[in-house]
Amino acid sequence: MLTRRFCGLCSSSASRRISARAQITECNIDGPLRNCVTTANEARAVRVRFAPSPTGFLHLGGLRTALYNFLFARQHGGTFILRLEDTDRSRLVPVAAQDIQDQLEWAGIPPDEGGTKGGGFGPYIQSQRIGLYASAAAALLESGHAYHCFCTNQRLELLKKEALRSGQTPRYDNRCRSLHPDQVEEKLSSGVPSVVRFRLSSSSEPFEDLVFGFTQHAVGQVEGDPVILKADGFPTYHLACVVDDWHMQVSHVLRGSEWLISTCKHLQLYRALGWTPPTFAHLPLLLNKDGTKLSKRQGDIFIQHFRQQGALPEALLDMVTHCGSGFHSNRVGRRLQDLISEFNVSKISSHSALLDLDKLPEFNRVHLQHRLEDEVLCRPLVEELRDLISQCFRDQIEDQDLLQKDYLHRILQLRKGHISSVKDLITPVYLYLWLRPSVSRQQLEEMSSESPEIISRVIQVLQEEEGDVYTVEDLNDKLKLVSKNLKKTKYSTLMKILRLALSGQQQGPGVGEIMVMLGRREVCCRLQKLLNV
Ligand SMILES: Nc1ncnc2c1ncn2[C@@H]1O[C@H](COP(=O)(O)OP(=O)(O)OP(=O)(O)O)[C@@H](O)[C@H]1O
Repeated sequence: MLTRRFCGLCSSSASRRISARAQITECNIDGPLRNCVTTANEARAVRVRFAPSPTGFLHLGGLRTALYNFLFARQHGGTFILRLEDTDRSRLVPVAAQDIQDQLEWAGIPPDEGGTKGGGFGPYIQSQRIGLYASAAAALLESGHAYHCFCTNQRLELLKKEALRSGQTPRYDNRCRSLHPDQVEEKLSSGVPSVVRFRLSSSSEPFEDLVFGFTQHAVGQVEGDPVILKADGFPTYHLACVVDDWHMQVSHVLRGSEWLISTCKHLQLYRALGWTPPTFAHLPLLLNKDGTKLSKRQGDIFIQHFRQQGALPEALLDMVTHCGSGFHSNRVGRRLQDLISEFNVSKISSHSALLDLDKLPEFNRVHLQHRLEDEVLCRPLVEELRDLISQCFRDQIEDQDLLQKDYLHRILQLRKGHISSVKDLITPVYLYLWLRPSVSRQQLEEMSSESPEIISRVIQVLQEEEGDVYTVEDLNDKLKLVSKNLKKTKYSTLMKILRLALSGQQQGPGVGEIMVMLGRREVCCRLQKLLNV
């Protein structure tokens, strides 16, 4: 078995010859061009494509495959293409094409070519490229590599049933291969419906996959000849992807590993058409916890679903790469730039990975913190919070100052590292930040008869210290001093009284933090109200 692996940029036979002459048994696949024996001139321009079918919305599995293509293109100064494979007309979902483009934009990995971007190799939608597939099929018919098949669905069903009954894998028996040209002509001219099938060779077509290494599969020995052009004139995936990858000058095909076996078929097509194939890298799949492949039939893994829930794009990208491979090390908090610089095709393992969605809040928390620490990125979060608060509590807010940017900014800064999403701040535990709690004086007196005195003293301390910096440490020191002068109330009880008075809750952030978040004026106002009732 051949174990030598190439970086994928020197996989042409010319550069392999150079490798052999230089007695290099393995090129350094740890890095981009500079580490490879291939010189810049010999290397092909890197062109990769993400080619989803618009039969459903973009999901996390598709996003990861798109991301790996994007990272590979960015690392090698290449082009990232989006091509929509809409040849399965029966499964088309009308808004899916738009959704795929929107979600890639939102995730920060928009295509350089394709979709609304356009480019010099378009159209980038397969249904608009029918002529190219028809001429490729015609060329294959002409050279004898393909043939018309007139078998009815009924016959194919029967073949399938018989195979299953005898415990065999169903396969087409290649019957129409042996039709005489006159018979073919006669059927075609009398309008008998037909498809075009590719004549599989019984030999295997070995290739070096950048992830799976040396691969070969004598597909012709186990499968019947595949349909390449359907009766409606649309191509099947096999023909369409080969034709498009060649016409679009795709240098590297990075796609899900479910296509690994089909690649042997595709290589036979390349050979029959006289075209040089691209380099292949089959990517491990993202799996659900039950081991099934993430699929468009599951609504809860769509990107738009996470987006609506408040997920940050960088958190999703970080998470889908974290539960996979392709990096020297795994750490939470990688941003797109880090992913680009740390990505390494040779580190992609061939094992599929389980997606653990329970980890998303943690990824989001870390990336939200990054954004909050950046002045520019923090601004829209303040706006988002203001909109949320206005929508949820507009009529109930007693103090409109709570909608001021300074206040919202302070809350976000003090809660960063604790919240996973801005939306967390409108959950009941943070209600006190926007609405004054309804706490009675009696509730406080049940905790300590000294409650009124405590509240007066705290108000006094806060008013005396008008000019001081209002920090958690400072406040804690002052509250300790207040407690020292009390006869019946311990420091811990004093804190409980203040927590209840200010937030209406028995648990939550530290009392000092609550006071800093609310601000001196609001704290005094809430405490004063309790003395007045
Ligand atoms: N779970 C997954 N993990 C990694 N890559 C995936 C996953 N699902 C799809 N892909 C890859 O994303 C690309 C686009 O996939 P496609 O649009 O065909 O979605 P799909 O989910 O495979 O579709 P369906 O399951 O509906 O046939 C392909 O290269 C495919 O291999």
